[in-house]
Amino acid sequence: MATTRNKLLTAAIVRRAIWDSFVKLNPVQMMKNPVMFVVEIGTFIVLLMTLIPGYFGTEESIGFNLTVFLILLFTVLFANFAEALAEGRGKAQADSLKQSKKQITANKVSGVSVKQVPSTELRKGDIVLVSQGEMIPGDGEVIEGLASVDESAITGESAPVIKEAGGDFSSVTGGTRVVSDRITVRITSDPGESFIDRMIALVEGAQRQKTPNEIALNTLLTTLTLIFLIVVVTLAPLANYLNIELTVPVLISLLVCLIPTTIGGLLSAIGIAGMDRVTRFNVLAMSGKAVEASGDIGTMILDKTGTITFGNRMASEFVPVGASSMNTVAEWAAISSIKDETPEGRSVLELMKKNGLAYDMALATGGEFIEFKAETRMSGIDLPNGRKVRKGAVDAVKKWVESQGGDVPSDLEAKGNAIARVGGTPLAVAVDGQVYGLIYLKDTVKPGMKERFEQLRQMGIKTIMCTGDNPLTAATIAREAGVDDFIAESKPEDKIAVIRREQAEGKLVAMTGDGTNDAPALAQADVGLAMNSGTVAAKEAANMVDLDSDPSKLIEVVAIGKQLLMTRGALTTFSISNDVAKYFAIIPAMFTLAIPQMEALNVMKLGSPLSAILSALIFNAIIIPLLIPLAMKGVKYKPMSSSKLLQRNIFVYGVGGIVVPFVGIKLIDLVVHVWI
Ligand SMILES: Nc1ncnc2c1ncn2[C@@H]1O[C@H](COP(=O)(O)OP(=O)(O)OP(=O)(O)O)[C@@H](O)[C@H]1O
Ligand SMILES: [K+]
Ligand SMILES: [Mg+2]
Repeated sequence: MATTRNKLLTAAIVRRAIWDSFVKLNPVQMMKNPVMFVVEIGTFIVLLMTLIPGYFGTEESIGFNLTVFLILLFTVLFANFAEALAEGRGKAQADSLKQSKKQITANKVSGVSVKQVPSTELRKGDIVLVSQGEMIPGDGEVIEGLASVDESAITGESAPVIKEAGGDFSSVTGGTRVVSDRITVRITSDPGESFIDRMIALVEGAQRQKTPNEIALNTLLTTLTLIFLIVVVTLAPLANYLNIELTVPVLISLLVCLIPTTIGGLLSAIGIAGMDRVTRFNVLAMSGKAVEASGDIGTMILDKTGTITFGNRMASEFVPVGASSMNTVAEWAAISSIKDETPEGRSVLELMKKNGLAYDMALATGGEFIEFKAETRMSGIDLPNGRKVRKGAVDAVKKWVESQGGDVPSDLEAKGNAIARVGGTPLAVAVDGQVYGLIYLKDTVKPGMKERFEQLRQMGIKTIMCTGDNPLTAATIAREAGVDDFIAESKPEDKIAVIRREQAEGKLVAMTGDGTNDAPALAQADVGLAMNSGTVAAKEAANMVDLDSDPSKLIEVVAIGKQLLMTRGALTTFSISNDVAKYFAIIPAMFTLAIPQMEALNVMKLGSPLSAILSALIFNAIIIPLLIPLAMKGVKYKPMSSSKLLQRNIFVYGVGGIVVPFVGIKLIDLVVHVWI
């Protein structure tokens, strides 16, 4: 994947697309696109009239008919080419992904022994050992150990990432390689359902379904086609009655010029290219619907730690309260963290080491570890001697101490607030009924956040930071980062509540997350972007996965979604106004053909009626490949409100759609007129 990702188009992709343009002529496939299917039927009729003129037409117009046939054929081929080209990159990616899906041998743990089995025999729940240099045989979760893993096969990123048991960095992907140490992995997917399998199906477009927006637009285009078909069919007897002879190829030309072939030919390419743009950004969208929804997002929910801040929240200071000393706080902080595998917990022990502080490890032997939970916002240990040690959010610890009948030192709040006011996270340390002091966890806001949130505001998107942290820290970080709103001390279910509240106001909501805690909210959001580094639960609940695990990428995903919607809107506007313009070239020409006195209608001063028809038809065909780059790259997007954007685009593409064909048809006519 890494090799093909950077190149937009290769000669191989173009060659394959040309071949596929012919394969796609198969009527069974064409039927999915009613506008182009009508063109294909027209092409076939004109072909019959050219091949068997004695039966279907007249000998004299054979040259004209042949020309019409060729232009129509190319119209269909161009539309097929647009779609094939858009699919091409995904197919190339799928090929290189399939190569990384080689059969490998896994070290499966069964009871006390380890057996070598082919990776294809692994099932959900199996336990495998993976050592340095070995390929991870399937998707899973690290249940023991820590290793650095080269994930370039799926992410294209060569720097190894750390995977470890417990916490939010435990998921591993089959086909990636352990570069150091050894891990024990519990397999989480059955054969054929792995992440790489899903990724192949996605980029290949095998599962591509039309989005609700696409279906609606398709219905509109089909209706327009049907209306014009009725108009043209009723035109024939009318003309006959008036003694105007209109041949079938002329009527078919008229029909093809009037129906929305431009957007009909480019519609699916626009959708595929939008998904591809997201993939190129290293984000896997599980559906086109997810990409589209991101273009209409009204509210974005972000968490603080790790999204807005760097998230490697490190203990940087021990602060005693009441009559306690720095050493006492430090010691209890360390004991509460002995088995705390979170980055925060480990950073406490690191700070001890750095400051040369000692603690009695033996005290904890045989104790019962109390794991950190977002619900309790505390972690700690129940010692064998009956003492309970806790650290956690100040208000949580305060409540806990009070419930033990203890007292809270009067300076706890002020000292905690001082840490929070500068954006730090204070953790209170307590044993039974006594609070000893605080741990100052430091974190920093990522650079450039303010500018990015400003951009979002210009797009009309409201940002809400949801954090488990206290209101003061939250307010400081929110101000520093420039988010619109924040919710502090939020538990996982609060995130769902916020999402539901915004959705009830009719807004589409996006959120990022990586933890198992985030999974329900990721599922509830219209756009849920999970981090690839995150847990399996989060990735399964989300409808997008960021392979680079950069939560702030949600901002770019929104821009890509908007670009997709805008491109579709712009090209639809362009296509329909285009067809109106063609009307002016082709209708006068048709009537002049029968009644030469009607030459006055020839406002465009085209060479002859026949050259006018052919020129309009040629323009109608070549506008499709000319617009392929725009369909694939998307129209330029500058952050501004949706209504302003809509006005601007209607103007540019609506007026452009009328002017361009006049100029184009006139120029083509200058050439065509010479030939006939
Ligand atoms: N290992 C830990 N032990 C004890 N308390 C902790 C630990 N980690 C975090 N806390 C406390 O629990 C609170 C909630 O943590 P949680 O991870 O739910 O949210 P957060 O990381 O602060 O915010 P965000 O939702 O933005 O990531 C933290 O603000 C902190 O006070
Ligand atoms: K058309
Ligand atoms: Mg967190």
